[in-house]
Amino acid sequence: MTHILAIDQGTTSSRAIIFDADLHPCASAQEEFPQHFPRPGWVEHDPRDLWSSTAATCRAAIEKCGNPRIEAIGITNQRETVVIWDRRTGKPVHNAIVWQDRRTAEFCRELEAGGHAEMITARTGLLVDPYFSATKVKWILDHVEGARDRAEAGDLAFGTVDAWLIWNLTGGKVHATDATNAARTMLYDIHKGRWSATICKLFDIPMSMLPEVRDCADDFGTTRPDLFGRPIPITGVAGDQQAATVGQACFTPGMIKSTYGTGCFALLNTGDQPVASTKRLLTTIAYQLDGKPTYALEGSIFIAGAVVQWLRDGLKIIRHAKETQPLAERADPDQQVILVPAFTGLGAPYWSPDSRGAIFGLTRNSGPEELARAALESVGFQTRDLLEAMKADWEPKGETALRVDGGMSASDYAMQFLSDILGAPVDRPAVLETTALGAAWLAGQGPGIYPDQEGFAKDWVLDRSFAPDMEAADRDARYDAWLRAVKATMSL
Ligand SMILES: Nc1ncnc2c1ncn2[C@@H]1O[C@H](COP(=O)(O)OP(=O)(O)O)[C@@H](O)[C@H]1O
Ligand SMILES: O=P(O)(O)OC[C@H](O)CO
Repeated sequence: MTHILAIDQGTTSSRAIIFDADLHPCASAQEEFPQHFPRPGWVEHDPRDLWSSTAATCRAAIEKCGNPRIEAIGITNQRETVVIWDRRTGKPVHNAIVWQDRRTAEFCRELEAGGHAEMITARTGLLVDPYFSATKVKWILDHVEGARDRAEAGDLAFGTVDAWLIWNLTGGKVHATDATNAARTMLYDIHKGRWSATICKLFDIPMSMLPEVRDCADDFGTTRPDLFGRPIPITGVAGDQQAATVGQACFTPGMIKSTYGTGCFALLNTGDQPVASTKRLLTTIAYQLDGKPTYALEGSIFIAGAVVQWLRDGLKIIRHAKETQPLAERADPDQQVILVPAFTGLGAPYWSPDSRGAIFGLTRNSGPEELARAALESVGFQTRDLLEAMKADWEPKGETALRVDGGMSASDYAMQFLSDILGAPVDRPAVLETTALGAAWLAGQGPGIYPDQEGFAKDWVLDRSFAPDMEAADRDARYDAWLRAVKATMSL
């Protein structure tokens, strides 16, 4: 029977999931790898860990599945993270600088002060922020001895994690990325569909370092024969949030998905037109098929499930994430405790890197129950912020439900509150591994193993739909209180 291997290389772990011909997951393996924090605000991965954990989980998943015939591989990955390696030896010249890393914040402020932000946003759809790859590439070229000379001589290659994995999977034969990952580098012109020479020049980044940009369903070469017993074609690639958009079958303009992992990333399909945001959302590529990009507006929240981890590891008031549900249900309905989880600043639409978290409305009776409820609710409030911003940029036509996925979407309490505070339905699919599902579908639909877009969209299976159950006046008053809490947090 035909199988597809999906690689999901994330920020804290690498995962491999094997899907059968009906797109059902049949085996998976996961491996965490070390996080390096050399200085406050710096986050690095060893690129060799990213590769070895990926190769190990692929082998483990294949074995668990009974060594099936793998027809194709799909790759999805943490986005923006930068790897630079030597083309001859395949050795990285520095640790990978991770998307969360803030070391280039000062340089970003200089770019803004120098009046470059508008030009960069117009071409890339992104805001000037250390989050994206470009300033991290420049940092490595500026700080690793001899790196810029070697890059100029054509000896070094840059890639986001997908490109680094493709290079290793193909034994150094292919240096390529896909349009969705390219769109997160802040070096790619999303309108013209090519690397921007102007921005590369501004950052002093030699264009010979850059990977070739391909569609999400395309030929990315075949794996080294010794890796998995025989060469396997790599036929699908997308950044993880874009792969989740595909896995949620958000193929029609106006459809939105929101993924609740450590952070939360909401993407609204805007069709073949890139929409410039007036509310500090990002304009990005949702997927690119047959040379045609489909665009999206994206809102990124840095802390979603991580607030639950904080209850567990910081406050130690729960031992497992799912304990938040019974706790929140016991919270006193008369207390209005609001938690603004700005632990690492606030993302969209505020982009306030220096804000820190705050709790409002505490009384002598406030305890773990009220904090657990406030933590789950904070994710709903933040999502409403994103959707309000999206509404300002995009006229919704009719009502479409928000499709949710990711680990935290398992929380019925959080999803019900989300629906209540949005005043809109929230749909949770049967398969919560939508990121890997999207990568598998991208890899399998080109070779004709999986149905086309329409067929795949029809097969999307609902697990549960949450309908709003809150009075409009109550909803407005609660959201108003949240907005005041955020404002107060930002002025602290
Ligand atoms: N039942 C639950 N209730 C609330 N939060 C949950 C629940 N299950 C998982 N989470 C949260 O979801 C996150 C894990 O989701 P996952 O999609 O695996 O994230 P990532 O890919 O970013 O590591 C964790 O932050 C965890 O706290
Ligand atoms: O690896 P994740 O799931 O935390 O996702 C990271 C995002 O791609 C960052 O933009």
